[in-house]
Amino acid sequence: MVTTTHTQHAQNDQTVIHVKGLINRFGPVVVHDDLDLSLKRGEILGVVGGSGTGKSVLLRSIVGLKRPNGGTIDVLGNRLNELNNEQRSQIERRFGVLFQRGALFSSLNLQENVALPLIEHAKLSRKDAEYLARIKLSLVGLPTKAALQFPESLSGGMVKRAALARALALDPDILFLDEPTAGLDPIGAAAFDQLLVTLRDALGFSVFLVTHDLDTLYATCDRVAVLSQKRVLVADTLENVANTDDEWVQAYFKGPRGRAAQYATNASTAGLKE
Ligand SMILES: Nc1ncnc2c1ncn2[C@@H]1O[C@H](COP(=O)(O)OP(=O)(O)OP(=O)(O)O)[C@@H](O)[C@H]1O
Repeated sequence: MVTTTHTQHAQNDQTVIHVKGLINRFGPVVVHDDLDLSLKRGEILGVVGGSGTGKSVLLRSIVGLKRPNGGTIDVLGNRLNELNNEQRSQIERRFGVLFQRGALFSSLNLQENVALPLIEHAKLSRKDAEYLARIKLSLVGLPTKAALQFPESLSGGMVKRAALARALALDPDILFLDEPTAGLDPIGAAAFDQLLVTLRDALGFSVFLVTHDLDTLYATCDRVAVLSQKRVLVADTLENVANTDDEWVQAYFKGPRGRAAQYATNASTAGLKE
């Protein structure tokens, strides 16, 4: 049985992920070299960086899909590389993961898609799992009738919501999102951002969010980590990160799109928007 509090690797109650000295390689290609990063309980951490800087590989290392070449990853007080398979799968059950192309099963309707992890991991009967699945689907704002619809008949925004419902099926402690608003129109993306913050506030999970979407960063993130040169260049509040003296950071945050996203946030905060 995995204990998730007070093991020798617990950093403190406020840290749910602690990555230290991470090394990842693919053959001769070094992706991460001595990378450190923490995720605090209840926060939404945005992970940004240029294309190919290793954001997805970092996510995959933490959720157990890529074995690191070095360093340590402590999750919920457990050092991942010291766990046996049973302990590891117990920890992984406390994750909800929404991949960029983490499509739903096209042959299953939405309620069957969301019920699947409840049947597989929580060992619920199909009837109970589908009942709970319908609750999860309404939690993410989908209408009741959507439960019996198939993914191909839905808009991109509805599919993302359903995928989020599936990621939330087992009431995760940590939600991992890889480009959740990619492919959504700006209104759909903004609605998804709002939903994420509302659910985090209500349910209290922590979020590891890989994104390129500046609007999402401004709308949702408590802190932002910038990946650059194989490690985390800076992890701090948006304001502090945006003022970091780095070429990529300046181009990203102070370019036209960054300024527009910041303006929209300021306007929203000042009550100038609805
Ligand atoms: N399975 C793999 N085999 C070989 N190389 C890989 C593999 N997965 C990732 N890489 C390499 O690792 C590097 C980091 O990839 P990753 O997908 O994490 O980047 P990213 O920061 O998420 O990029 P993007 O923003 O474009 O999605 C890239 O050079 C990529 O080619």
